[in-house]
Amino acid sequence: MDFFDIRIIDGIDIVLVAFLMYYLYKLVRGTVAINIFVGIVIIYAIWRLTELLQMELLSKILGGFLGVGMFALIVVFQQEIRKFLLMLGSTNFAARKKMLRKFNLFSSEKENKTEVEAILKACVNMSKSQTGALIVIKRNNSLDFITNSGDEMKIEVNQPIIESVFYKNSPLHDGAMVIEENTITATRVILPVSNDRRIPQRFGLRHRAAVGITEKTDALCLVVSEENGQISYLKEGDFVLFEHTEDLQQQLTQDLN
Ligand SMILES: Nc1ncnc2c1ncn2[C@@H]1O[C@H](COP(=O)(O)OP(=O)(O)OP(=O)(O)O)[C@@H](O)[C@H]1O
Repeated sequence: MDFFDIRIIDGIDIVLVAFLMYYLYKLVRGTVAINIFVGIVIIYAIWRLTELLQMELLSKILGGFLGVGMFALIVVFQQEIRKFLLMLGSTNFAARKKMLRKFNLFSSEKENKTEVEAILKACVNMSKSQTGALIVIKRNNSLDFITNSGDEMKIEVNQPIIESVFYKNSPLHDGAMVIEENTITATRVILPVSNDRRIPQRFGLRHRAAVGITEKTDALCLVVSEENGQISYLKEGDFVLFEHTEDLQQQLTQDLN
């Protein structure tokens, strides 16, 4: 019986489809895209029904609508497709970079490790004084499209500088700070705000902006709440839970390597 004749390649096929579905789910969960998808499925079902019932006019209209469906899908899901390709590309790039590093092929290149400890010490102090802060740390994806919105600078990361930037009366305290390879490259940056409806109401624009940038790129984000001094760590559009600052330091260091 041909049906039960499953080859290894079929197994690989199924695993790859499962991966694809998982990534698609990760992209659309909590967004309006899932509602749009349900809408498309409903239109498709109605179209099939009108065909069955031979309702010619309606079935022609719906058929015509679904005929251009592919283009409509690209337009509607533009953000999700972009994120998916970005996710795919950066994962491979990160893996390649790690492998090259393993084989010491980057030895001539001076590595500029981000001083996680200095950043976190600044966050802890700002948390104690309830000073609001929003810090974006670049990984593989370029952040040029956001740094342009703020004031560009080039200062090596250090704790007092971070604290003084976010100091309430500082002219630079508004917006986000961007750190790229241990250098503060911009302040007062405006980030894209996420419209994910799963974000609890108590989180305002600062937290939504942190979700937004970590959704769109592979950057990492630290937020200090002005309201309650709480430090949040965000990665891939999600809040990463941690108990103590030491755990956060370990996690951040690991995510940066
Ligand atoms: N899109 C954005 N990009 C960068 N910074 C932003 C953005 N939106 C808001 N902020 C920063 O967040 C600050 C506070 O916003 P808001 O009070 O809405 O945030 P929040 O999430 O409630 O944070 P907090 O707990 O600190 O009050 C703003 O003054 C601004 O500096």
